[in-house]
Amino acid sequence: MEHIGTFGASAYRIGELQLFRDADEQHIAAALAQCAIVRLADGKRLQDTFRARLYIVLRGALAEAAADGTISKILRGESVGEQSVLDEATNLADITAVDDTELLVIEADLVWQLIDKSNGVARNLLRLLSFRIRAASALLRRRQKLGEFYRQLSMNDGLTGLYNRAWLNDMLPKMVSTALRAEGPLSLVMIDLDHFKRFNDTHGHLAGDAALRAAAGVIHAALRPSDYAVRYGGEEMLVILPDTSENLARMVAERLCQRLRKAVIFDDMRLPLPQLTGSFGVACLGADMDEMQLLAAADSALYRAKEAGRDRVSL
Ligand SMILES: Nc1nc2c(ncn2[C@@H]2O[C@H](COP(=O)(O)OP(=O)(O)OP(=O)(O)O)[C@@H](O)[C@H]2O)c(=O)[nH]1
Repeated sequence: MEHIGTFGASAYRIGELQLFRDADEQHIAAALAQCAIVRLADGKRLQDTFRARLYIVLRGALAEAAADGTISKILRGESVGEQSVLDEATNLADITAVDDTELLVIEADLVWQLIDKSNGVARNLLRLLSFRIRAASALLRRRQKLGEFYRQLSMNDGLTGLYNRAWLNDMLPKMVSTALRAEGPLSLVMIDLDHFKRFNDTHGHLAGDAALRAAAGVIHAALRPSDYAVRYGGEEMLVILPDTSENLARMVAERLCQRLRKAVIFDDMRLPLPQLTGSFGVACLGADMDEMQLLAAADSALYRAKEAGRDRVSL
């Protein structure tokens, strides 16, 4: 950063600087006369941002990269460093010239004197800070929404919208230990669509996808809000029924089985596709089981339902 003169000796005008707009120009020009003007070559970093100072861009532009990676551009007439001056904290942003840039440097003491003496400067500064707060809040809201979106994406299956395996791996062990601690029941229903390979082969993979989506919708719609539906594998789904005994879980599974059998599946709103059925295996958590054993028990029950002829529930 090269010192190239003072503001008083330069051709720059007060009126061009955002912070001093409509303020008492004569008084401010006198106060700024001895302030340094420095030159920062294109691509060079502003090195002394740890000092509480205000920089105003007289020529060129700066790019300010915040700690989280967001970059804002500071154009001619705009300033950077107001917040550091006000709270005397280090400016953690990484500031770089994006052109050959000239900056007016105003030390913190002088900024405070200008605020004390000029209502116009105080008003402009308040406006600037209010604008920055609004921009920061908007960014925060956008980020929260994006975070929520990615959180959903990481927990839900893209095709069916049901919870995915990653969610199951995280949640099932917790549910199992809660149930074991409370000595309460916890049941699983493992579901596998019947002859789904044939369905795909006959109607095509896209129709198969539509059928899977429809089946997931039927299952999901038939559950209580406290139950969970997971896409366990290709055409396999799993329903978790907290606080539900084996007998009750069997009744839930019977209801799901019936609803699936009666569901009408459209591919692209054309003719309805042939009906789909599923096989259902029910298992309830035993006192000496962990989540893997519970899943294995539901899987064995499902195998029995397939063996017994499909489109049915087995324990
Ligand atoms: N369209 C579609 N098909 C899938 C998807 N995931 C798995 N499948 C298909 O599901 C079929 C499963 O076939 P199998 O495991 O042989 O079982 P099945 O034909 O359903 O027979 P049973 O389970 O014994 O009644 C395979 O053809 C897979 O390609 C998917 O996301 N979309």
